[in-house]
Amino acid sequence: MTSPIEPSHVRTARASSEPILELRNVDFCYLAARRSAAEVLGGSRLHKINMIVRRGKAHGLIGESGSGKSTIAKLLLGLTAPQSGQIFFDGELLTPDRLAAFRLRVQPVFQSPLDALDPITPIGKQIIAPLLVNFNMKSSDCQARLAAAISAVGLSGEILGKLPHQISGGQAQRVNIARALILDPEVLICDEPVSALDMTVQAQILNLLSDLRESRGLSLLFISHDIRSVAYLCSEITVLKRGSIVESGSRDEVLLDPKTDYMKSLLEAVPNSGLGLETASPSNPCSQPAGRRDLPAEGW
Ligand SMILES: Nc1ncnc2c1ncn2[C@@H]1O[C@H](COP(=O)(O)OP(=O)(O)OP(=O)(O)O)[C@@H](O)[C@H]1O
Repeated sequence: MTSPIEPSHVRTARASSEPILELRNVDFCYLAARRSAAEVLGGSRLHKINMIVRRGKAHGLIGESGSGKSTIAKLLLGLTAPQSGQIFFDGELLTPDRLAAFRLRVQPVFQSPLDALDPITPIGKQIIAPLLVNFNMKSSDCQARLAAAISAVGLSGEILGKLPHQISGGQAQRVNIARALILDPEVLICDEPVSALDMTVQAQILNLLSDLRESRGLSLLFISHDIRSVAYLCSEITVLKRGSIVESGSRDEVLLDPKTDYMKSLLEAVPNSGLGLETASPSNPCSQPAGRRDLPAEGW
């Protein structure tokens, strides 16, 4: 049985840069957490969020802890609904009847790769689980897609019979990405996908995400506290502060010409005071984490 999803090679041929995911005037607050108006205003509310993730592009979302980044990720994964405003996917309003199909096309990658895996199920079974659950496929019919998914993330077949405690954090994050890719999604929502990894592995996963974006036409929402990672991967950036967008634009606009004191202070807090925007090279380790390739030319 084959899935009804449009294959990625067809999608890459379609025009890129058009909006694939869009939040329009979205308001959200955690009602259960709302003990007083002051607390809502103090941070657990998203206010009039307008944001576009474009087809085939990586969009960075940054902001201090508690500013609402993960809440936006939950909205964009269809895990929670806005109190007001609208979410559009591929040009269509996201309505409850479209949610099931939407969830196949937009997949998450979370922060703690080992926590995201079942400790007692072999890796191979975990990667194909979305096919078994969503398309009622037999395990034997998933093998070609399993092989393609692990190859896409740079893993070999040896890992398939292992349990999560037998693999490294970097391998575990590749497994999570393979599990997301097995459904051939159009968007990955990556919520701090490298922050639990050491620097060298961070660079490898960033390069992998960059390659997947390029080769499969994947769109990425990349949430991170690490502005250098965002500078490396993303062509557009949105900056959140206490539930409101304070800046958004191209990478150059936001990082080289910040308009707000808040964004300036985030940039000043970057270690080594360097984003490597003009000088990045593998031989300049201060400008980017070890192993990261030169910044892509696109958009510069
Ligand atoms: N399930 C929840 N119930 C109530 N309040 C919540 C819930 N999840 C998050 N919040 C609150 O909403 C606000 C935004 O949280 P969110 O996790 O979206 O921020 P964040 O920018 O992702 O933070 P971090 O960078 O620390 O992960 C915070 O004040 C948080 O305490």
